[in-house]
Amino acid sequence: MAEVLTAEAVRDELGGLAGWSQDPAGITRTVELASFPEAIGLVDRVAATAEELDHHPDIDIRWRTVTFRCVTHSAGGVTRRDIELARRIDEIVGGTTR
Ligand SMILES: C[C@H](O)[C@H](O)[C@H]1CNC2=NC(N)=NC(=O)C2=N1
Repeated sequence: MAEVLTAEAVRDELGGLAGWSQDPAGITRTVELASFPEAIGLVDRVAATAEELDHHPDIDIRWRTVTFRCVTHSAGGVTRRDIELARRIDEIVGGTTR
């Protein structure tokens, strides 16, 4: 589970994860909400899921724009846990973007 995926394997997974991009630091998705409180609400829902999965995204909040980065810190790269977390974030984001 903690095995680091190759860039190619991540790219294949990203084919099914529209909106995500890959760089050496992980996979990232940026979403813009309608307001700052909505951005915080999204982060709060993602936080609950991260606790459930015991796997946590790096999160950057700038007014109503939120960037999630998924990388397994202990493994030093992207693992299946990050792909799963990204899918869950997509479910939560759903239609909440601006
Ligand atoms: C003990 C616990 O499982 C670890 O500290 C987890 C918590 N959440 C984590 N999240 C992420 N993204 N990477 C980790 O290595 C990590 N480690």
